[in-house]
Amino acid sequence: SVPTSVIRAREQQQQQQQAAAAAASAETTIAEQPSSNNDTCNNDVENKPPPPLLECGVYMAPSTIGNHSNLGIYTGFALQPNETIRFPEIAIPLLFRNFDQHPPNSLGDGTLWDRYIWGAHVANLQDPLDDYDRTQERSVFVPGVGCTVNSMLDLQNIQSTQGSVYDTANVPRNHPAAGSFSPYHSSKTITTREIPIGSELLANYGDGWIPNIPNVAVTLDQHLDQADKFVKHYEEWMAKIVEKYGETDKLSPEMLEKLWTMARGLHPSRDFSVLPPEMDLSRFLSKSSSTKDANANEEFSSSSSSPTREYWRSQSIRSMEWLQKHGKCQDHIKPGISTIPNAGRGAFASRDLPQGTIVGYAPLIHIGEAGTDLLQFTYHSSSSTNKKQYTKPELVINYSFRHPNSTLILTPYGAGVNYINHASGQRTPNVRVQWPKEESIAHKPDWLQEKSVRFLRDTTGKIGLSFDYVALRDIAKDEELLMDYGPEWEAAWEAHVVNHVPPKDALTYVHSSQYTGEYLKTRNEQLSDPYPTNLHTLCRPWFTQRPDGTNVFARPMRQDDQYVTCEVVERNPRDDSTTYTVQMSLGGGDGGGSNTNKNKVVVVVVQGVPRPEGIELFDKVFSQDMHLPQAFRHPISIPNDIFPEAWKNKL
Ligand SMILES: C[S@@+](CC[C@H](N)C(=O)[O-])C[C@H]1O[C@@H](n2cnc3c(N)ncnc32)[C@H](O)[C@@H]1O
Repeated sequence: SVPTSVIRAREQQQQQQQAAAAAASAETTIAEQPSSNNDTCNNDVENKPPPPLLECGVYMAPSTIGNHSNLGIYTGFALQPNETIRFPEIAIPLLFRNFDQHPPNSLGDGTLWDRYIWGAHVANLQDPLDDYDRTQERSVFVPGVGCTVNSMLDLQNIQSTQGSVYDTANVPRNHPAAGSFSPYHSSKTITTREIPIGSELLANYGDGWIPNIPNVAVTLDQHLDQADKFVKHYEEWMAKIVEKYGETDKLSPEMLEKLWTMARGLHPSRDFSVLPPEMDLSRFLSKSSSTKDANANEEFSSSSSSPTREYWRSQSIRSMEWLQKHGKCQDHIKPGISTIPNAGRGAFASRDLPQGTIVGYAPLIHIGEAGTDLLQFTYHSSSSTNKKQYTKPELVINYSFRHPNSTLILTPYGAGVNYINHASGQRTPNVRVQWPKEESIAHKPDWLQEKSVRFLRDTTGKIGLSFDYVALRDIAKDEELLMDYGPEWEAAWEAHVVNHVPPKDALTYVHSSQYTGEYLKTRNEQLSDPYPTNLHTLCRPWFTQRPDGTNVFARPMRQDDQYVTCEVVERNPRDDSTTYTVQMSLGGGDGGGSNTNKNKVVVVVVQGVPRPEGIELFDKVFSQDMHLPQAFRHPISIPNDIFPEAWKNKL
């Protein structure tokens, strides 16, 4: 529940927003009427007057921390600490690559993906590379804030991608839809401090990689401190000049600006790239000229203890007018269970969305030619035998776009858009994708007209294509948004439903999150009453010996995701808790901490009901629905009427 103070603050903001919207709307009508059709898109929405500006709580817009960062996420409301940003997001597991390792088989094509990937642990995916060696971490794709947010040290105001919830939206394992969508959702972004309206939302995901990016201000703490020292020296020097010559009109704001630019130029090294490009030095001016200058630059004052940090902080807040002009709304769409039976989750209108509204916006991660190889995953029977079982496309392909006559694959990362389900025929679509009309930091119209798939293959460092998702008619609040995935998708889906053969374990399978057994079973109990075949127990291999010679799990438990196979050999119920005796084999992985422990069987005693820490019931690797050989895979079709001829590189 939201405190009343927040509601009141929001009411005030709404009034501010409406006033700003009215102002910006007037501006839009005069200055930004969509120009004549300059792409191949042609639909009914095209020639209608622009829809009214709507309220918006989350914007995607160019980042304040520099062009290298591409886009950022901003709040359209002032936020209190510990609020959840609208709306929690989907998390799509990526099998094709381990975290931090771009697959070598693409020769660079698809490297763009490297920027939009998290380690699987952030979304709490219970899907390791194999049971025992978790030093190699899988990746996860979290579109929306999770993908867009930039990181900047102590300007952090949110924590994004906070775990996720597993559930398959009641689609049973024997249904043709099982495994065709991600079961991980509700990945939250939480505010860590009070955030003023218009602020860029910034995380802190460790900035060690920043010095490796060309042309980027290096924002590590040490560089900010160093820049502060420089600013302080400069101010002392200025103070001396003023002391010597007295307040004088000769020192004009323009001259101060030039002097500062010159001083900055004395330190061209990247270590000084965080020096503020402009500084308020108005206090060094005579009274008459300082008033003007102070008003012009009141948001940044160098009297703070860290002028450099204060400068960057002041840069991270934008006006509502700026956001409405340069931003694309990201909270017109909220997730929910689809109205289409067994289609998983869907996208719903969070407010009334008049015809022509851009209900969603998504930059597109492109793979030019290597997509079919790159997004293909081979399942092996076990890490020890490594026998190839089957190969199938990644789940993320179901969320990606393709044209039947092209190798190009485009994956959208806007908030909520990945939840939009398919409709055609009687259930008519109310949304379609089109190329944005204006050039922006993440959309280059010349890519549509002059560039080839080969160019896209070789352009691995930046996004240059985006989709606007446009309302084809008025959509009421809470209505499900649907788009036409195209005839290829529909034919593939229909064939899949007709030919589907349910998996053999469909009736015995229980995902660990749905397992209701109160206690963990002993080895003997399992002989007559086994767990479902997809479940097994794994233990943390960290323990200490007590004076009486028994082992107990070490506290605090190390959170390094190492596990070994283990079994409960004994369970003793007591009044207040239960004692488990667990036998683990340290030979299964690198557990136990030292090589001398390898292959040693250790008995650990642990207390706790019903699932004591240290021993956990896990799904076996690749047992979830999405890994079923028969799980549906097919990309969404890019409508032919917007697909450039030059990109058709395939018959
Ligand atoms: C882009 S995702 C849409 C979001 C998805 N429903 C989810 O829960 O994440 C595409 C997948 O949604 C499902 N889907 C979408 N439209 C559908 C429809 N009309 N009928 C059945 N399944 C549908 C299919 O599993 C498809 O592969």
